[in-house]
Amino acid sequence: MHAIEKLLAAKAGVDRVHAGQIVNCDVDVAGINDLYYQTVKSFVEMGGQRVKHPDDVLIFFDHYAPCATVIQAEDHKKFRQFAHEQGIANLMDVNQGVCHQVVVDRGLAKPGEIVVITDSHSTMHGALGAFGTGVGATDLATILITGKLWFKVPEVIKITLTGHLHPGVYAKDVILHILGDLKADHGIYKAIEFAGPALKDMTISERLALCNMTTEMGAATSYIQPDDRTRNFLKAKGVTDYTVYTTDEDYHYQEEITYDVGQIGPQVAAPADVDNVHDLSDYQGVHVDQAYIGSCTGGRLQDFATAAKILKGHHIALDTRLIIVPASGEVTRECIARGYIQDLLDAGATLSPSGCAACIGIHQGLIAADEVCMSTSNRNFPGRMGSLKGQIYLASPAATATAALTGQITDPRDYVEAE
Ligand SMILES: CC(C)[C@H](C(=O)O)[C@@H](O)C(=O)O
Ligand code: SF4
Repeated sequence: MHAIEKLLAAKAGVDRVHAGQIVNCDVDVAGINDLYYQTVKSFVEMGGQRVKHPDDVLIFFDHYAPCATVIQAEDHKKFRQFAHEQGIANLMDVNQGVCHQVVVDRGLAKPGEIVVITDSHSTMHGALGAFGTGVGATDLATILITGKLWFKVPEVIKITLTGHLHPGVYAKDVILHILGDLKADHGIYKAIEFAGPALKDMTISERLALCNMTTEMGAATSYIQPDDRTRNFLKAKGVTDYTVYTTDEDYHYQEEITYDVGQIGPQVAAPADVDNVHDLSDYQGVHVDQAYIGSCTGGRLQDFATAAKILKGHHIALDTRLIIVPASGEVTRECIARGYIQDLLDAGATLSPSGCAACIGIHQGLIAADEVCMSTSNRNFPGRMGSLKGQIYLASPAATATAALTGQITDPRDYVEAE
């Protein structure tokens, strides 16, 4: 069996499972974000009275936090009431940030556990050896009522990463390159596993970015075999109680693909599809109106460290704005403590409260028609960050910081190497 199959079998209380089988599993972490008040409505419609395991449930205020409209404020208010009535102590209020980052910050995504959130990028938690997947309101309400949910055991595609990343090239470039190559429908309801020597070199932050964007391939979940980096990351958070499963030698992958990351240069997903990926150099010189560093893909401490290094002591271009949105309150505080925010503010950045912000085009940094945004986030569909006629280029934090500096799409390697 694959490690994921062993995990699902254990949570279903059976010895063996196989791809395609439907299993009913105990869920360890169930998250509801603020765009999904429908979950509470479904809970009531389905006859729910008491939440079965309130301590396993988290409610996140992230897609519009703090609220920009009265309707949003009413939703938050109703969520607070529901949490109070049901004894849900883990209400992640407007000071917390993007659900996925908050889960990681709190050490709740861990090997061998099932993390289900009303959000497609829950695949990210596979970077820590968890089974993370996104669901809709009815499924989440089912978990609220029963503590369990059904899953179809996915087939697994193994992506082996060899070679070494060149300076100025990052995990984000790797996942963009893979998306461009395999295309957005390649992984529909599959698990995407990353393995190989290049992965060993990658930090947890980079692994999270890789797994996060498997959603853009349609993946149900993703997986990275926990190793010393995983253990050390969790240990630093005081988390030691988890189970690491390993894949049997004779497990049959649905597909095995290898990429030499040393062959990959800076990439962009050009408008308006995540798999419209090209070498960044093909777009060199395109004017950038807004650079956006944030989201559950590209708003972590390491991303701001990279951006601050490039921009420290410089100023962003005259006709370009730089919006910085650390993915969580914890990331914000750590960035402040390390001086990254100061460096970026000195360089002319605008700091927004932690949350989804302009990544989903609801508030805090929307773009106008014909404006170009370069973003560290994960989706560039028309209208995703504001006007339907806006143009979004997805790239690494280094490429995005470099674009803010020069006002145009620019190869970050010239700036990273010059440090
Ligand atoms: C709103 C939410 C359900 C959605 C998702 O599922 O991913 C959002 O976070 C996004 O990134 O588009
Ligand atoms: S930061 Fe963006 S991608 Fe991540 S959960 Fe929020 S809206 Fe979705």
